[in-house]
Amino acid sequence: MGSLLLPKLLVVDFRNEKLHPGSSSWGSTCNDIRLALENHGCFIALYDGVSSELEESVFQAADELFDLPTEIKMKNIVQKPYHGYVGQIPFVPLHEGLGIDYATELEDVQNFTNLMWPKGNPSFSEASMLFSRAVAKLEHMVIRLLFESYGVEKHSESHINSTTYLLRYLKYRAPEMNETTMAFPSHTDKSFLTILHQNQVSGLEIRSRDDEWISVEFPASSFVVMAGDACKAWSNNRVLSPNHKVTLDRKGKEARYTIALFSFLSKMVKVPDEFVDDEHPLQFKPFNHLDLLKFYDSETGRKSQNILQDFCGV
Ligand SMILES: O=C(O)CCC(=O)C(=O)O
Ligand SMILES: [Fe+2]
Repeated sequence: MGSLLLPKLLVVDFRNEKLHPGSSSWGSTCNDIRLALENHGCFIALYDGVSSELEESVFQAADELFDLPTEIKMKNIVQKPYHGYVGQIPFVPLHEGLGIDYATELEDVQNFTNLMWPKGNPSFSEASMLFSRAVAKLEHMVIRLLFESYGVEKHSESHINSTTYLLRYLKYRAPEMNETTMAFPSHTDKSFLTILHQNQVSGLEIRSRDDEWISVEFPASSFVVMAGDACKAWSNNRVLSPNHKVTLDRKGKEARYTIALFSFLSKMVKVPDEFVDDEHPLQFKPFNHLDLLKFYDSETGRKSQNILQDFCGV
């Protein structure tokens, strides 16, 4: 059995490399993943491509990063919107985040590390890059499964070859008495896919198609795979890019850490011809992925209630 349907979110077992094209569970998992992404916009992946040692190193790396003085962290300035340092925001007081663009590339990771630690921090670079590469492998597998499920597998290799990865270290400190428990406001991701890994502190909630908020409990060594707006557009509106938010427990004492890998396309995001017919007219024009982020960063984009429709709707 490759997957089982829990009452709320689908859990897919990617462990032991059991799941590969041609394996007995591949076909059924294709189907399950498509349904999960269409119905909830996300599922939980059990994945052992990140060893327990690497997991420990990456959370250690997160601790070291957030312990740096704010003025150092603020040097994480990236031209692309929402890629660099976020923090010190009065209405989101619990949250802080930093981002490494092209996180599967050694040189880009080292540049980030040298900015934060001018004397170097090789263990930080190594943990960040190995984690990004391992999670990117999971992303590739999800892309292959999803594309095959829609019968567009011929596009999966060129898609994977045009994907870049943003690694974000995210921290939510425990709320103090009388402080808000809203740690990250409701939003949809602008990525193609997002893969989240958290420490032992839960808090992620996802809004289902029928507007029910689902609290996500990640089992140990699990990852949440979530569709972003670019995937929704690519699928001609079949996949849901769910609204989600982070709410912390008022009584919680520990900080929540999330390590998130966001995938972006360096080629145009375009609905495959296979998705368009008389019953399913084209809903979105092809677009440059970075332009979607820029639009979201504009006043019109931020106010939009339906960002894809307003940005690239036919
Ligand atoms: O911390 C989390 O679980 C969610 C983070 C998130 O939604 C984001 O960074 O876009
Ligand atoms: Fe998000």
